[in-house]
Amino acid sequence: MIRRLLAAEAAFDPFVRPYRERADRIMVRMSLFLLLVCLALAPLRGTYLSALAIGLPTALLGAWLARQHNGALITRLFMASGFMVFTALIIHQTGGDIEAHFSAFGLIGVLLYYRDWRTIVMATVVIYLHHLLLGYAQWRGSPIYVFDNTHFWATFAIHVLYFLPFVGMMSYLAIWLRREGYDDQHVIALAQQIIRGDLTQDASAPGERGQMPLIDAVLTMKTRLLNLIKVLPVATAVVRLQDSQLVATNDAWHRLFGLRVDTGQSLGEASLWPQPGQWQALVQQLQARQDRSIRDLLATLRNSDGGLIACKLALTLHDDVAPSMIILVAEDVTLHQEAERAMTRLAYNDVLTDLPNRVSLHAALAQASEALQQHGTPYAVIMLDLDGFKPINDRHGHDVGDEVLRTLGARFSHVKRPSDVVARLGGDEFAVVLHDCGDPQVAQQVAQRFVDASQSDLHLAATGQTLQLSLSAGVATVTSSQEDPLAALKRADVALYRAKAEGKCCVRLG
Ligand SMILES: Nc1nc2c(ncn2[C@@H]2O[C@H](COP(=O)(O)OP(=O)(O)OP(=O)(O)O)[C@@H](O)[C@H]2O)c(=O)[nH]1
Repeated sequence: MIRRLLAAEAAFDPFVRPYRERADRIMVRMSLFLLLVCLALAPLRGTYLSALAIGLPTALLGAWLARQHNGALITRLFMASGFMVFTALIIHQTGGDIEAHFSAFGLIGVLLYYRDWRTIVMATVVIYLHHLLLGYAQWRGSPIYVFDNTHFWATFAIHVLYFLPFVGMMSYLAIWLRREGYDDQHVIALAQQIIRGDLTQDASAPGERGQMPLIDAVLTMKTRLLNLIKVLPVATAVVRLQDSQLVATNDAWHRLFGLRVDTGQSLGEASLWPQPGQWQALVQQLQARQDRSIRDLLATLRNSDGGLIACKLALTLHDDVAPSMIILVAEDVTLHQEAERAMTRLAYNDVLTDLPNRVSLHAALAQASEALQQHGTPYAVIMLDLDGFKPINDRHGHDVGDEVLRTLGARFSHVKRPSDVVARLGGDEFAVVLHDCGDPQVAQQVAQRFVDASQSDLHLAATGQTLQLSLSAGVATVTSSQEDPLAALKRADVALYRAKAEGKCCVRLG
C-alpha cells in the first residue's frame, strides 16, 4: 500500500510541481508571519530569546530551502516540520494555553496548499515525536511541562488517537487535491501538445482513464479530432508555419501525394509545389487576409512520383497562439476538370468534325454584330453545302460519308483566317463568319477558296477509291448595324440555294 502510494506520488509529482513551487513561496511568507506572531507573544512571559533562537533559524532555513530547492520534497517536509516547531513555540510562549494548541490544526490545514499528503504525515510525526520524547522525559522526572498528569503512556495514546482521525481526513483531502491538480496540469500540457501540432494518438496510462474527468474529456476530443481528420475523404495536412513542417496528415493525403509526416519533409522545400516560392507566396497571402483563410484556390501540385495533380485548395492560418499552424486541404479536381472540359466541348463543338457547332456560330454572329454596332466593323456570312453528298452516303456507306465530313472540316480549318469562325450546322451544311469583311467581292473570293479547297480529291484508305467532291456557297455581307445577324444568315442561305439551282459548285451573293 505504502509502495503503491509512493509510486503514484512519483507519477503525479512532475505535473503538480508548478503548484508546489508556488506553495513554497507562500509558506516562506507564512513562516515569517509566524515569526512575527512569536515575537509579538514574547512580552507575555519574556520569551524573546527562545522566539529568536528557534523562530528565526526555522524561518530562514525554510526561505533558503525554498530558494535552493524550490518545489522539492525536502523543502515541503521541512516547511511541515517548521510549522509544527512554530506551533510548539506559540504554546510554550503562552505557558501551555489550551487555545494555543488550535494553531497546530490551523497550520496543518495551511499545508494542504501543497497538495501532498506527505507534508500532513510529516507534521503529525513531528507532533507525536515531540509528545513522546518530551512527555517521556517529564515522566522520568525532567523539569519539562508537556502533560498535566502522571499517566504518560495513557495520555500519549489519547493524544495520538484524538489527532489521528483529523490528520487522516486532511491527508485524504491532500490526495484528492493532488489528483485534481494533476488533472488540471495534465490537461494544460495536453492542450499545449495539441497546439504545438502533436496530433499523434496518446498512449495514456490505462489506470488514469475514468478517474480524471478533465484528462478523459481532452483525450476523447483529441481522438475524435484525429478520427475526423483520418476519415475525411479530402487530403488534409497540418503544417507548422515556422519551418513549414508537416505535423499531421490523413490517409487521403498519403493516397494523393504519397508524402508522410515521418519523412520530416518541409512543405516549403517539398516537391509538392512545381513553382519555386509558391508555398511562401501562399503563406504571405494568408497572413494578409483578415479572416486568415483562402478557399477554392485552384493550383497544380506534384505528388511524390512527380505527377501533376490539379487541386482545389483551402487553407486556414491559426496564428492566435504560438506556434502558428496552417491547415491545408487539397481536393483532387483532375477528373472534375476533365469532365468539365469534355462537357464544354460537347456544348460548343460538333462531335464528328470537332468544328464549332450551331451554338458557337450564334455566339460568333452576336460578337460580329456587336463589333459592327460599337465600332462600325462590318462582317460577312458564308453558307456552304456539299454537292451530291447523299449519293456518297448511299454508295459508300455512312462511315465514308463521315470521313468526307471530317476531311472537309479539317480543310476548312486550314483555309479560314484565325479570327474567322467555321461551324458545322448539321448534315453537310457549314457556315462561316468573316469578321471585318464588308466588301462583297472579298467575301465572294473567300467563299471561292472554301469551294476550291473542297475540290481536291479524297482518297479512301479502306477501299482505295478516290472521291471527287464539290461545294456550293452563298454569301451575305453585313454593313448595317440594323440588320439582325440571323437575317444575314438567311440571306446567305437563299444565295446558297441559288448556287445549287444554278448548277452547283459555285458561289452566289445574297
Ligand atoms: N455520313 C453522314 N451523313 C449525314 C450526316 N448528317 C446528315 N447526313 C446525310 O447527309 C445528306 C444530306 O443530304 P442533302 O444535302 O439533302 O443532299 P445532297 O445529296 O448533298 O444534295 P445537294 O445538297 O442538293 O447536292 C443526307 O443523306 C443525310 O442523311 C452525318 O453526320 N454523317
